Amino acid sequence: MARLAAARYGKDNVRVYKVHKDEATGTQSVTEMTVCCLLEGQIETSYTEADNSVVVATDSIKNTIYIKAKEHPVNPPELYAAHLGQHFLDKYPHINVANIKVIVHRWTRINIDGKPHPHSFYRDGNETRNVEARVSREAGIELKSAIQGLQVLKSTGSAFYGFVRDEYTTLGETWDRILSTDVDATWTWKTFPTAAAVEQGVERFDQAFEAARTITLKTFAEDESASVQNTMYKMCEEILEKAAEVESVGYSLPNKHYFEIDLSWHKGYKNTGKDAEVYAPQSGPNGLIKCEVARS
Ligand SMILES: O=c1[nH]c(=O)c2[nH]c(=O)[nH]c2[nH]1
Repeated sequence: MARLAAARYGKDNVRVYKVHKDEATGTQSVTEMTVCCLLEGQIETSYTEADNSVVVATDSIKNTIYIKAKEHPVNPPELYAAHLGQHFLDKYPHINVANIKVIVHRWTRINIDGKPHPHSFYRDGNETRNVEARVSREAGIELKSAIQGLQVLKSTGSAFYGFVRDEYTTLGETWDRILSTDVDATWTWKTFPTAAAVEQGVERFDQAFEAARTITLKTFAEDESASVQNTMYKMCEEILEKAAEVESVGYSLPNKHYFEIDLSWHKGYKNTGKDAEVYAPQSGPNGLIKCEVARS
């Protein structure tokens, strides 16, 4: 005998663009997002008995993503995700949970001759601002906000020594190395009872995003890093300090290695230790260091 242990369905990779036209100043602002919306509820019979009467078509889910982007602000993405998720619970009594993921892509305003251009933008990196909302009848609105794909490198100010040395160890200790990673930082909010509660004090989301981004970059740059582990922990601590309604902060950081190259075979060139200038960036394998820090 088999049974349906878990099920969710919906539309993924829905690309949405929204423009805000400020008629008074003639300035336009744009947001581009990729949205995923997966529903849970009393939908078992669609899987087990070919009963489509419980299925809100994924095509209709896609349409709803557009309609809610028209009806509501899409900024901050936490608010849009909450409204979108809440809609499915309000509209369909047999749907109990809406899982929404919003990925916001960067369009940064172009400066021309030192002045912000009213309607032209450029992609200044693949970094995204992400939100995952789980909107449920039972538990309210659980929100996770994130920065993903922020690529950083420091050419000094990072060490790694004192680690376990045994018969498996070949890595040398270093007091000066290159440190590079793609930042994936996630902060989890206290649970909100309704979309209206998300809307109240909505500035908290942009403030937390700016704080998380600034703290990540500042700590990365300024910390005399003893390890990826220790530097990321400092970032988490500081974000928790700045964002009162955030319950926990986590990072997942690849350690993107840059290997020294011994060039002494060529005319005795010195290119290791303090003389290292030319390195070999590695595609893999890479370290992967993760943590989640909560309030004690
Ligand atoms: O910051 C680091 N943490 C590690 O756990 C580790 N392991 C390793 O080989 N290099 C590094 N660097």
